[in-house]
Amino acid sequence: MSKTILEMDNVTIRFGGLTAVDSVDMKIEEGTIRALIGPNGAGKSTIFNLITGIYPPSSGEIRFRGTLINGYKPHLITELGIARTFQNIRLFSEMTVLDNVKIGRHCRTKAGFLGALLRGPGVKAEERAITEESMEALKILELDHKADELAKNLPYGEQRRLEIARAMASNPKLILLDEPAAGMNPQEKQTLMSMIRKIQDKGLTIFLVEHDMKFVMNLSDRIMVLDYGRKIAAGSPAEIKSNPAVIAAYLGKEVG
Ligand SMILES: Nc1ncnc2c1ncn2[C@@H]1O[C@H](COP(=O)(O)OP(=O)(O)OP(=O)(O)O)[C@@H](O)[C@H]1O
Repeated sequence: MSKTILEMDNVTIRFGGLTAVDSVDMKIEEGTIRALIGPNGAGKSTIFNLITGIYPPSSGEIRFRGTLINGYKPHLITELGIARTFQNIRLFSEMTVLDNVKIGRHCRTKAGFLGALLRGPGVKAEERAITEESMEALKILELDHKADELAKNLPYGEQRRLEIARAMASNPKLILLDEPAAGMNPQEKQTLMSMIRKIQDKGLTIFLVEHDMKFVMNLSDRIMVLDYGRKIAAGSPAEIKSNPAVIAAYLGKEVG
């Protein structure tokens, strides 16, 4: 039987008078690819912010592998095994590709980020392990041959992949990707899709927000649709494509 990795139960968040996420229920099964779609302002990024501890929900429960994580601080949630990328690129452009990934890895080490900067004597063995694991993450995203280049010198599509490698380096069980294909050309999207499948093959669960319907329909096992903070549909790509509420939310535009 499939195991639930992430569960939202009746989750609501209000910002003043605005209910950005309204009574949302969701279950994601381990090892699957789930997409979250919806028009602009539907509450998609807010759901990611709730799961990663940026905001506590106003009400409802969020469980990760059975643990109630409501109100946990973001670094604790990372330690539990949830990593994310952001809509806009957040790389250290003057640092190397490898160092950008190592920063993602340090959040799980005893020495931590400060220790890594100070490079105390006890840090060396840990540092070596971090380099190896970071190179593994780069390999999955096919960026290992660019480890020593400065991040700013990578083409756009590779910079976005580097962000995923950095998220992978914290050794997550669940990875949240916020518009991973945004700004990519069709070839870059195709490459990204095969890499996300490779990440899934490693046993990870993927939850992504994406506006590119073709990308979402091709990649996802299941899709949840939000509109004005409410879940209006959930199902397989085929079910979502033909769902009247979804078509209406997209103002009659063809979905997929
Ligand atoms: N910190 C905040 N304070 C006040 N309102 C917020 C805050 N964060 C989000 N909102 C509001 O909540 C609603 C949902 O925003 P959110 O960014 O989650 O939408 P989205 O579906 O990710 O949109 P997009 O596709 O444009 O990124 C919007 O009306 C937004 O203005």
